Amino acid sequence: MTHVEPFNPDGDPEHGADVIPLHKLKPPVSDVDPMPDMAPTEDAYEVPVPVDAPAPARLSWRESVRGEKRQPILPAWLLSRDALKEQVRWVWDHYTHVFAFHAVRVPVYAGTLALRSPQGAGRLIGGAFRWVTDADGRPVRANAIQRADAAEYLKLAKHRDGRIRLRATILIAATLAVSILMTALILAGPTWGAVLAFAGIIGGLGFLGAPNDRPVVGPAVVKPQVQKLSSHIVLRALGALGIAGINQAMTKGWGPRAFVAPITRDGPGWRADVDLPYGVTAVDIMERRDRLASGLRRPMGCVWPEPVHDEHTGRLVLWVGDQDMNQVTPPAWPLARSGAASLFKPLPYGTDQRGRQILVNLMYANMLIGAMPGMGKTFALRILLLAAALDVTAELLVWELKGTGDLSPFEKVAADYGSGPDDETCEAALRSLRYVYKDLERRAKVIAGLPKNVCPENKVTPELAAKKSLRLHPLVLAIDECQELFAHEKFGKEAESLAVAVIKRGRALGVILVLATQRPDKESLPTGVSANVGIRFCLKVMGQLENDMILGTSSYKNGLRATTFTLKDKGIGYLVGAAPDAQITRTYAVDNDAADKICDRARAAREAAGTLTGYAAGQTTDTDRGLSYDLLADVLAVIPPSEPKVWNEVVVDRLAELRPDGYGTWAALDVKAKSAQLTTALKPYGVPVGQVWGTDDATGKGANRRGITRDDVTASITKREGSRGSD
Ligand SMILES: Nc1ncnc2c1ncn2[C@@H]1O[C@H](COP(=O)(O)OP(=O)(O)OP(=O)(O)O)[C@@H](O)[C@H]1O
Repeated sequence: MTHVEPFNPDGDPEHGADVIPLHKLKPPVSDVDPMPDMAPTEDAYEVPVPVDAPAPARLSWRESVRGEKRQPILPAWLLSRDALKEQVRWVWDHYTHVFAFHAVRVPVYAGTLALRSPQGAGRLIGGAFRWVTDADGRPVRANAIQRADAAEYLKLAKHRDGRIRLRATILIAATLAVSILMTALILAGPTWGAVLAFAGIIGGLGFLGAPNDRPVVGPAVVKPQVQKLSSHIVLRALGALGIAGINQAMTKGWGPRAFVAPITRDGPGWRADVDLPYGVTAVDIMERRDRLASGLRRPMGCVWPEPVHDEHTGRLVLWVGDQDMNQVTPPAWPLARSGAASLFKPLPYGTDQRGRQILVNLMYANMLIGAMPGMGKTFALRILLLAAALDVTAELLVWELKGTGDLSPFEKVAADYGSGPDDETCEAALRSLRYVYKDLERRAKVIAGLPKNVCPENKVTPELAAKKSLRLHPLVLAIDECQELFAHEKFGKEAESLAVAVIKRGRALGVILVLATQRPDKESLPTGVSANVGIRFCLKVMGQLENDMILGTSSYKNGLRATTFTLKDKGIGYLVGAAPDAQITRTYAVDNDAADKICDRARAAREAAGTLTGYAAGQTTDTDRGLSYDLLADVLAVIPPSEPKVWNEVVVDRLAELRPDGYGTWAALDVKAKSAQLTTALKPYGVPVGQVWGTDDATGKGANRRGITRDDVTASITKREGSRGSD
């Protein structure tokens, strides 16, 4: 129950309305004194005037209850599907491990028990003898003899005789029963029954014979010595941070009032909600994460202090994990095996330290990923591109300027692709940027020309993106190791100005720029880019400068320090801009082999949707993109496999919808001219045009008209590819 108390900064029990003598206040300042004669005398300031509102009268039950915050009914891990899956998976993994551990040791256990069974038999016989002879009563009887208390001794001896008789009878009967049972089992029962009974007896005797300090069965798991998080430990750690505000508050008895909720289990760790002393902020604690970890006696990767965004800045949530974040097995990417994505919806990107899923919404944003080499930058980029690939409407332009082929799976789906640090690849990447910039202008014109009721916010919406004829589909340009392009002596300047323009204007137009770099300095990452990008992901970096280049100015000062990650923290970084607060995120890890399979799936989906274009569709993209088209590939793209024969005029209309600036003029011709235009255009490729049966959409009537078959187009492409290969 939370009690609402009057504001009382010093914790003074007598507190009510505080009084400040006004002589301690300055007289009111005014440039022009309207009544100089009426100015208050010195004495007038001596009159104490209350400056604090009087303490409110006792709050009614309703008033005090309304201020209370409700705790979630279900624990956080039950509310998140991923966290729940993680818990179930952990239980399954744990018990299968325990089972397998003991199963492979069964022969060892059996041998040990057999060896220890004679000793067990000895212990059993000795124990039975002591029980029958009432050995426990011996000291009492000896005491009676010592005291020469004949009456007492006789009483005890009589009692013992009766007890021995009864116990001996029970023992003989039990021994007889077991012997008869065993004999019957051996003579008349099934062999397995006898073997089982024999094994049971040997096993039982073996257990009895085991020394106390060496049990037969060892533990399958060793419990890590995770200390329960208590208020004492938290206060001890906070007090060791060297923050004057905390130390002063502690001397005034702040400690017991520091916790706003009980310390609880939250996912695979403990959570403490703390109200820091006045003037101390959660960021002050985050800045000293290393010292906090020392105070808590836990590895750094377990200690995660965070602010609470809808609370005051002194509210701290301290989450202390059982395991270092980099030791936890990362969950599989939810789209790895099945499913499609939409860039208009948040994409699964990774998990936070508590195992909760982290989503990234790329639409209307741009993203910058940075890290020192080998920390997981390419993995972080690959996940986003895989999600984009699974959105069949998205056009992908992928450049990997390191030359290792880390993004090679995207060759199958990207409209433009290149790998290498050489001048040619950099120039080709620049051409891609030019194309995006040009398309930006076209998109802006299309949007400006749309009626207000269709496009009220002057930005691309899912509905507009779905209209093929508008060509406002999501356009994703990704450049890995972008420093190679921006620092290029010949292409760098142009690339910079284009990238800045794309970042500034592309958001609303469905254009997304994703950049990754391992050298975040002024030359390699233009300030115009780093200052304007919306989403930032920073894995381990070496210094404050790189940290702030990626995460934004003053991030280091505000406690976002990617320098504190260790070299083992691969794939773990600060994600800024994807949610109101910065999030510690470990990206889902999908390697190149797995990405290859996902891209196969994405390609099949794109083929079915007719959106496989450019590089992936085998079109030549040597010339400036968007200025030349591959007619054969475009024709194939507009004829689905379900339609083996199509009239020429229908193909032309569809081509114009696919690329209005390329084939728009054809569509403006009359029906006869349209058909003749396509026949002429297809002639060089050897695609035969003949009479084909089709149905007129307008009248619903069937007719024979000039047209082509899909198989002929496919055969021409195959022939062309074959001759290219033999060149
Ligand atoms: N989310 C992750 N979880 C676990 N391991 C990861 C994760 N991301 C990356 N790694 C590991 O880190 C290694 C390096 O990743 P990656 O190739 O993405 O680094 P990079 O920063 O791009 O390196 P370079 O700068 O050399 O290209 C990978 O081989 C992988 O084993």
